[in-house]
Amino acid sequence: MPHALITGGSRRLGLYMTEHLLADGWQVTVLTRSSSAELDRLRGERLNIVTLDYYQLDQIKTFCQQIAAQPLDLLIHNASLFVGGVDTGSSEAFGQLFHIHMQLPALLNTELAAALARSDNGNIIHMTDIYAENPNSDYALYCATKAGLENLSKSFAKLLAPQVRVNSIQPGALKFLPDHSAESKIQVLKDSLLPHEAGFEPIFQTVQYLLANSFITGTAIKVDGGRSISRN
Ligand SMILES: NC(=O)C1=CN([C@@H]2O[C@H](COP(=O)(O)OP(=O)(O)OC[C@H]3O[C@@H](n4cnc5c(N)ncnc54)[C@H](OP(=O)(O)O)[C@@H]3O)[C@@H](O)[C@H]2O)C=CC1
Ligand SMILES: Nc1nc2c(c(=O)[nH]1)N=C([C@H](O)[C@@H](O)CO)CN2
Repeated sequence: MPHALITGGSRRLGLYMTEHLLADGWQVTVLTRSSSAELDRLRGERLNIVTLDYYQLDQIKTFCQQIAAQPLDLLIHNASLFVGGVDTGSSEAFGQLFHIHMQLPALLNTELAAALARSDNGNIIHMTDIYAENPNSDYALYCATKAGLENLSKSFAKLLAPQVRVNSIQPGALKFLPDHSAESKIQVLKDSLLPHEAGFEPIFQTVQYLLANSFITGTAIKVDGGRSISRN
């Protein structure tokens, strides 16, 4: 039975991917700051929910030592902090963005590389953003740290080849957050050649594509409805 590790699995895309990997017969380990009712409803013999503080490096390393003893086939870096602005109020916020989007993925990749290399199809997938390449300046530090993650993804592709394939997925507007205004939703959809909220299925389809295609590593796949080349 293949085993996947997903970070940030309590809601939205992380929860969606957890649910669908379980449905496909995977064993799934979910890292979360705190579980949710939706995630708890998936509890069963093939789901391992691990609650920890992403910012406590000793907790992360202890967790990795436990997980590295098992077979591991897929690592998805999904956890993310979505905040706007340049100063985001304090250097603490910038530190959080750096930690979640770069330091945590780099640590997990390093600590779990050997376990993934023992798989006959070891894969790492980083969730980045179309704005990692050409930033939305309203989200300057978020975009900068996602750009850093994009670059880390390529370094790990070089470092872990040929045993482990490493790629990123760059979503466009998948699913708005509750605090999105009606006006901002309209504007976002106007910016996309395919003007609809995609939901999370297109991302899961892309995960399946990356797993199935043994000749893809070191790349980034846009799943954005054409938003990155919008008319405006
Ligand atoms: N939704 C969209 O339209 C787009 C999404 N993406 C990317 O796709 C991925 C999934 O998106 P989505 O599901 O909307 O993401 P969320 O905003 O729901 O965040 C994903 C997970 O990250 C964890 N998280 C949230 N805030 C923090 C924080 N402050 N510190 C640490 N962890 C935190 C949570 O996991 P938990 O609480 O379980 O620990 C959460 O479930 C993300 O990497 C996102 O950047 C990129 C472009 C568009
Ligand atoms: N961690 C997150 N990152 C992003 C989200 C999100 O909800 N969580 N959403 C976007 C979308 O662009 C959305 O805001 C619609 O524009 C980008 N990244």
